Parts: sequence; structure tokens; C-alpha cells
Amino acid sequence: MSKQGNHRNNINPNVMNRFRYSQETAIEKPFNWKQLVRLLQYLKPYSKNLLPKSIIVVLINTVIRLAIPLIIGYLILEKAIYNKDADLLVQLIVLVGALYLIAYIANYYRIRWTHQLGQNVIYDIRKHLFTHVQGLSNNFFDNRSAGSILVRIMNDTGSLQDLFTSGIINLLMDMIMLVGIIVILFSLSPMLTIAVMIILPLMFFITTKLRRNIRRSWQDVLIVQSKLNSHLNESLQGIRVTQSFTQERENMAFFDGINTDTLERFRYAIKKNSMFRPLVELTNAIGTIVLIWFGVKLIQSGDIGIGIFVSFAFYLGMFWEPISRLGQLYNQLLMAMASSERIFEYLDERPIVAEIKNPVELKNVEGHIQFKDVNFSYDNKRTALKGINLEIKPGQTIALVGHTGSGKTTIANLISRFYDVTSGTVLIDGHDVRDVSLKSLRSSISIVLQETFIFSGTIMENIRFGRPDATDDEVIAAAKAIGADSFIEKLPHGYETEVEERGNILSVGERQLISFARALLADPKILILDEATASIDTESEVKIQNALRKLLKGRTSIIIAHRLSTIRDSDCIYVLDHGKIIEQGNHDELMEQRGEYYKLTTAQFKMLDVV
Ligand SMILES: Nc1ncnc2c1ncn2[C@@H]1O[C@H](COP(=O)(O)OP(=O)(O)OP(=O)(O)O)[C@@H](O)[C@H]1O
Repeated sequence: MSKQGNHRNNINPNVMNRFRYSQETAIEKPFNWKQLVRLLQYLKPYSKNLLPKSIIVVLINTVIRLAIPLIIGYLILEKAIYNKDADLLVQLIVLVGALYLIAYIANYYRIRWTHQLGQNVIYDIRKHLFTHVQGLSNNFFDNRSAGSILVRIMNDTGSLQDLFTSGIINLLMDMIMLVGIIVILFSLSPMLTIAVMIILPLMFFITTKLRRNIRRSWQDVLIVQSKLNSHLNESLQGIRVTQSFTQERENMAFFDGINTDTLERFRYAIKKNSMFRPLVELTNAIGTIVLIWFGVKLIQSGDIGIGIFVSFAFYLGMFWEPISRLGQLYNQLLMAMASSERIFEYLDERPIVAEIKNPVELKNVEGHIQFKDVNFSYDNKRTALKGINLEIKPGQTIALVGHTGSGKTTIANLISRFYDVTSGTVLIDGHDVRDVSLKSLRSSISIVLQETFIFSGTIMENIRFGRPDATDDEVIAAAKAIGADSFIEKLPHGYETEVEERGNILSVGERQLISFARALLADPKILILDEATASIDTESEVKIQNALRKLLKGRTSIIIAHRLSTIRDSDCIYVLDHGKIIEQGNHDELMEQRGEYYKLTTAQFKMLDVV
């Protein structure tokens, strides 16, 4: 700990400030039944098989455990032994043995089925959450780190496991047990019962007093865990940059810091948590003392027999068990409340880009795109696009050029409806994109980005991503058409070479070629190339130009490029500046105008001359 502290002290504070992650904020809400009921909905699919089966075995087990002390104390001691009835004694012993056996079998199935039930429910919640998160709009992901989303899908659902595995079913068992014991105790000796029950308020006090503390401390653990995940995720993704700037020590210092924080908060939560059981056991001890002291007096005065006292002792032993377990369940519930609040927060998140009821299904897309007076802001503060009007006829190729941050990618984002316009309309084949089903819209568009995402799997699978039903021959044909085939053939296992997530074994240009092949195979009507050729060297670019010509043929294409040589042949070039179109026309027209495009082009030629 002190070592870690020293480690941190030597680091420039400016560096430590670099590590800021969008953090989970603790959601403070009191325990609420509505939330629990919502959580319990996940049991519904099992209401006809696993749930009733588990309840039946729990009931059998509970009833037997309740009956045994009565048989031993009241029937065996008070009736059979007291009356010296040997036959009855043997029968009762056989009965107790048989009941124990049944209880053990029931218990075996209780454990098996409740665990099965718990695992199934967690599987369902995780699936529901992942499916939901996957359908959320881009702005959701803009504001959250991958690490914090990961924590909710994995850790938060995981912490519900105990509740569904043992908690809920045990709750039933414990409640029946408690009520059963109280009823039996009262019927055996009301006076002794009242004496022993004096401890109940103490129990209640303990559970309510610790309640808030425990809940908060578990939330704290989840918060730092999410920070740790975010940092790990970022560190691993940026490992090369970290190593090249020799920032490992700073990275490590920060990691140490949050790792220690996690450990400490966990320790604190455990400390709070572990106070429950000893306190329950303390009350247990007090109860036993009261029983012996008061029970012996009642026996001496002849108010109760020895058999009733023995039954009492049995029941008292059993009585604290469900109370202590209910305390445990209470903890589980508090943790489940914290986790489920966080899970439901995501589940209640609605995609901002939502489909209308009965959306238009785009069929036989022609690829006619129009922007009418489009204004857009990502955050309602800064304007990304201002008064954009443009029209791309089916099969045309247009180019978007302009300085960094001028709004080129934003136009592409609005065509695919990753975001909705702030005002104005974007039309595809005459339909407002907001009226069109997202699936039919996005499956008509392929986007090739500069930063290509390669999924873990084979090269073949990666190219097939855009059209999962394509045959191997079709995949290979697409790769050949693009010119990717020659480098793929040289890989150790050709098309079957496994690439890890992000495709680290491939060069940036090779990844780019794969994404071209992916786009060609998907055969979209609309193609968006966002800086897609930026990572390809000039020699390969000649090949790529040929491939591009094939790729663009018969499609409406939008090319975003800083390297202006790639867009010369476009039907129309739009020059953007601070979210506005400031010039438009084909290459020759714009060169004649001697405006911004002319300046950009000549600047690039001069740079090439210098090189
Ligand atoms: N997800 C986002 N949230 C908030 N603002 C954003 C987001 N994405 C982009 N912006 C802002 O919107 C403006 C336009 O960005 P855009 O990505 O369209 O620029 P660009 O012309 O494609 O730039 P580049 O040539 O660097 O790719 C910029 O000011 C940028 O900071």
C-alpha cells in the first residue's frame, strides 16, 4: 500500500489528471418493491417447470424439518418414553429416519433446481441487456466507456445470481419456517415463547441500522470496478501509444491507485457485511440463555414437561437459522437493488433514433439522396451542420471535402441515421429516413471507414460480415475484384487465417482492402467511403482506384477524402466549412472558381512538389 502510494507521489499531477473516465454515479434509491417485482418478472418463463418443482421440494423439506422436533420432543419423549411404549418408540424412530431421508432427497433437488433456475435467469437478463444495449443509438455510446457498459452486462447481472439461485426460494422456505416455528412454539408454551421473542426487536434494529451502510458500500465497489475496467480497456487498446511514449510507469501508477481503491472499498463493504452474522449469532446466544433460564423455571414449576423443553431447544436452534439467512438475503437484496437499478437504467434507455410504428420498408433502393435545410448538433450546444441542401441522384458519386471538423462525417452519419437531424429532412428515394425501417435503411448502405474494424475470426468470416449467406467462392471473388487476394494468399492459412479482434496481424492498408471486399460483397445501393483510401500508399492507390471504380459502379457513392486526387472524377464535389457548404461543382468548375477547393488542391500539389 505504502509502496503504491510512493509510486503515485513521484508522478506529475498533470499526468494523473489525464485519466478521467465517464464514471458510474451511485444511484441512490430506497429499497423498492416495484423494482423487485420487475426483477421477479424474469422468473416468468420458469413458472411452469423449474419454479414449481423447486417450490415443491422446498416445501417438502421445510415441512419435514418443522415436524421432526415435534416428533422427537413431544411424541418420543413425552408419549413413547414417558409411557414406556416400546412399539410406538420403534415406529416413531423409523418414521424420523424415513423423514430425514426424504428431507435429504428433497434438499438435493432443491439445490440442483434452484441453481439451475438462478443460472437460467442470469442468462436471460444478460441476453436481454445485451440485445437492448446493442439496439441503442450512437449518442448512448458517445457518453459511456466500453468498460462501464461491460460492468453492467457482466458484474451487475452476476451479482443478481445469489438472489435468484438461493435467495428467493430460501425466502419462501425461511418465511414458512419462521411462521411455522412461531405457531408451534406458541401452541407448546405461550409464556416461554414470549420470553424468547424478546430478542426480535434487537434483530430488527440490527438489520435496519446496517442497511443503508451496506448498500452504499457495495455501490461504491461497483463504481471503482467500472473505473478499473475503463482504464484497463483503454490501456490495452492504446498499449502501443503508451509504450512508444514510455508512459507505462504513469499508467501503472494510475492502475495501482484504482486497484488499491477497489481493494479498500471491497474490504470496507466486506467489513460492513460481515457484521450481520455475528450479530445474529449474538442474539442467538442471548435467546439460548433466556430459554435455559426461563425454561428450567417452568419445568420446576411443572408448567411444561421435559419433552416440550427439548422441542423448544430444537426449534430455537432452527429459529435463528432462517433469521440469519433472512439477514443474508437482505444483503443480497440490497446488492440486487443496487445492481438492478443500474441494469434497469440501461434497459429504460430508449434509442433516440427510434423507428416509427409501421415504418416504410425500403425495397429495390435506387439510391436517391436529398438533404433539405438540414441543421444538426450532437450536443445541442455546438452546431455541426448548418442549412445543408444537397442532392445525389441514383448512381452518382459525390465527394465531401473540407477542413478537419467541418462536418463531412456528420453528413454520412445522418444518411445512415446514426443520429436524427435537429431540423430539416434527409430523404432516401423520397422517403424521410425517420419513416424508414432502420434495418432496410442500413442494409442498403455500406460504410467503409479509415479505422476498419476487424472482428476476431478468419479473414473469410471478416469479409463475409456484410452478407452472412455469401459462399466461399463469392467471398474470394470479392477479394480478387478488390485486389486483396494477393496478400491474403500469402498469409499462413490464406483465407482461413485467424485474426484477432482489431486485426493486429494486418497492416492498416490490408485491413482497408478487407473492408473494401466486405463492402463489395455486401453489394449495397449506397456506399460511403469515409477517408477510406487514406491509409493506402500511392502505388496501391492506383490498384485501389481500379477497384474503386468497380466498387462504385451502379451505386450512389459519397466519398469523404482529404487526399483530393481520389475524388477528381466525382460528379459533384461539396466543399464544407464549419458545417456549411461553401462551394459545389465538379473538379473543373471548382478549379475555375479559384475558391477554397482551388486553394486546397494547389496546397496539396505544392506539398507533393516539396516531397
Ligand atoms: N459524437 C460526437 N459528439 C459531439 N460532437 C461531435 C461528435 N462527432 C463529431 N462532433 C463534432 O462535430 C463537428 C463535425 O465533425 P465531423 O466528424 O463531421 O468532421 P469531419 O469534417 O468529418 O472531420 P475529419 O475530417 O477530421 O474527419 C466537429 O466539430 C466535431 O467536434
